[in-house]
Amino acid sequence: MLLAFDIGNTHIVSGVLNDSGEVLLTFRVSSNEKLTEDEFFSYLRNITKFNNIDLLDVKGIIVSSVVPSLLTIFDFLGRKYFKIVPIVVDLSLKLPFTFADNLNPIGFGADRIIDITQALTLYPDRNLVIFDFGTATTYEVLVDGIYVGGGILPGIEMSINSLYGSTAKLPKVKFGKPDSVLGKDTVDQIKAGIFFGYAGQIKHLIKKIKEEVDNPYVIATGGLGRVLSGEIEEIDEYCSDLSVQGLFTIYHQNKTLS
Ligand SMILES: Nc1ncnc2c1ncn2[C@@H]1O[C@H](COP(=O)(O)OP(=O)(O)OP(=O)(O)O)[C@@H](O)[C@H]1O
Ligand SMILES: CC(C)(CO)[C@@H](O)C(=O)NCCC(=O)O
Ligand SMILES: [K+]
Repeated sequence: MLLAFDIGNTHIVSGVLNDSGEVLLTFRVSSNEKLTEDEFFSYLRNITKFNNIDLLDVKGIIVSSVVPSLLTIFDFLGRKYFKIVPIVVDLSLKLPFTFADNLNPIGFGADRIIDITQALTLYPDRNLVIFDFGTATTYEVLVDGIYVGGGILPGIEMSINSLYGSTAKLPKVKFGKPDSVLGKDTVDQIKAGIFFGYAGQIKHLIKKIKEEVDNPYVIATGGLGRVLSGEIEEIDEYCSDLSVQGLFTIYHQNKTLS
């Protein structure tokens, strides 16, 4: 059994997978920079126990983080409670892709490495575009298995929060598909602007990518991406567990190195 942790700026997504890569359980904890390894272990123990998962079966741990301070906590957690030194996702690992020569991969996010790895594992023979709708929205573009570039834009929730946070009168709204682009009150109008505006941004990005890349397969992941993907016919597939499955793939390609 493998424990896989994807530490993002908003949530830590934990996955428990069996040896065939089946996802037995996922759960989400807020990315609180003050979290300790002991606090996290108590979440982990409670939630696995509730789901009848025996932590004594854990044989490996892999961690990816875009929050440096939280990475240390999971290293401590592995050593203290499991006597395992976790594999940490970074560009020094064995990965199924390389970067184009004109690209500077220094500082490239570990969450993006996972998305790319899993998308290529699922579709090794396709040119690929991967959108991840997390705290920030990112996209990655692969041509013949080579990373040729990508982009970063404000996330959906971040866009909603910036309206609310930068004005005196605008409320916080819940992301979702409104009935009409013609909002009838303030809340409706924010919903319409965010939903259709965000969908439009993504459609335009895909159009621009397709001007440069031959017949790519377009994948989306990330919580709020599901509703959005329904609106964007250019997105071929929504994969909810892309990151947890990607962590499994990377673990098995690198476990002998740890
Ligand atoms: N399974 C789910 N069903 C419904 N909504 C979800 C689900 N998972 C996540 N969400 C919603 O989508 C949002 C984005 O989730 P996601 O895990 O992709 O990114 P995040 O946690 O916001 O960002 P990061 O990965 O950068 O921490 C969450 O804040 C949550 O509101
Ligand atoms: C872009 C985010 C915030 C998306 O989670 C993360 O991947 C990150 O902090 N990346 C570092 C910069 C980069 O990926 O180029
Ligand atoms: K994410």
